[in-house]
Amino acid sequence: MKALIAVLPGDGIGPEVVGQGTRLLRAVAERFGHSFEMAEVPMGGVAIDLTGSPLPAETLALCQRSDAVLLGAVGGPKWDPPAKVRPEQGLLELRKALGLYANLRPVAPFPALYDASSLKPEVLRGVDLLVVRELTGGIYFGEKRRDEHQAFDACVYTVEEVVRVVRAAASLARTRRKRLTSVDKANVLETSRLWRAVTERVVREEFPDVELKHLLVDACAMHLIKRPVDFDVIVTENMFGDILTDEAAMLSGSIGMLPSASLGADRRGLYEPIHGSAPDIAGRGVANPYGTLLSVAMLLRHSLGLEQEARQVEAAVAASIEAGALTADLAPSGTRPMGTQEIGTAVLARLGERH
Ligand SMILES: NC(=O)C1=CN([C@@H]2O[C@H](COP(=O)(O)OP(=O)(O)OC[C@H]3O[C@@H](n4cnc5c(N)ncnc54)[C@H](O)[C@@H]3O)[C@@H](O)[C@H]2O)C=CC1
Ligand SMILES: CC(C)CC(=O)C(=O)O
Ligand SMILES: [Mg+2]
Repeated sequence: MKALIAVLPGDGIGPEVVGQGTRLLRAVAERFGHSFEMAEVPMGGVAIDLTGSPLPAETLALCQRSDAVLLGAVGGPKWDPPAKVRPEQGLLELRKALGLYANLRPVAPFPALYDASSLKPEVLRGVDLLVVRELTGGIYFGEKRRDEHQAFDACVYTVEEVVRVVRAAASLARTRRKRLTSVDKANVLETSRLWRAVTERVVREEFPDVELKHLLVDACAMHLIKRPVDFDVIVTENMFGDILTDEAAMLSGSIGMLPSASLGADRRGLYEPIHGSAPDIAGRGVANPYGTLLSVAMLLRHSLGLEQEARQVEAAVAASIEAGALTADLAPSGTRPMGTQEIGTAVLARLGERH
């Protein structure tokens, strides 16, 4: 098949991990007979430096006419406050402009990495959960104000915004173990009370075969560590999903492991690891690229409809991890950690093998 893929490396370790992602996409195209055109454009801090805007018009236009977007990460100390324009704002605008309201973040720890997690193997065994994070509403997108005395961030959700993400999450639960946990703070927040009521109604009326439970976000943070195997699909609002998935990443041993797919009404999606630009390790070639490589698998599956190729990528990643191809964030002490590029090579070597 032919596809146009917009590539937005961004800042910090973004270019390092995305470099392995595009290498993998080229290998998939070659081995499985596809034609992927990849167009790289500036986004985030590098785009501010080049154009004054974190999301230049040409970058957005390319994303809008692409079949999929692959992104690294944006941000870094160079653009931290008091800078007026922030790289992260460009990412929020991109998600909004593309209508990507459902952010899928799967967490399925690899057995070979149980030792890299601080949790016990018996807690991790069998964990396979999916967080569906609402991505274009809530406090990140509400009105913001600040003067010398106070600051204000509004959290707003409409019924329609809740309905569409709950439908997406419940539909996904249907393809899995049919268990949905909705996470909110309905004991305190009005937006959460709306969220809970709408979720109840949508699931009861449209997904009677899906079992729905509600959890308060603080308790959910605890249960994710105590009994992660009990979760199937979690649906939650923007900020709660952002925070809970950084926590859940530690089940897999490192934040560098988790991929994500941001989806909307059509097939075009944005794919990125869940981590940030990691300025503390940027430029050293040591960043873990697995979250990006697994995001490539999600891109192949959700935007290009290439399920077999997606599985091949996931199998190649699993085989590499099994063989001990690990970066410094995961490698056991006393073993030599591999660099970002070496991991990419290890995965390519296993692509297309019978697994
Ligand atoms: N989607 C995006 O573009 C995101 C951007 N950010 C931005 O990134 C910048 C740094 O944010 P932090 O809070 O430090 O979060 P971060 O996720 O960049 O880093 C947190 C810690 O995890 C480590 N880490 C992250 N990714 C890794 C990888 N692939 N391999 C090995 N170690 C990895 C880092 O070295 C650091 O110690 C900030 O400007 C923030 O706004 C943060 C989260 C998401
Ligand atoms: C700009 C931020 C909301 C990025 C982030 O932390 C995320 O999407 O995980
Ligand atoms: Mg985050």
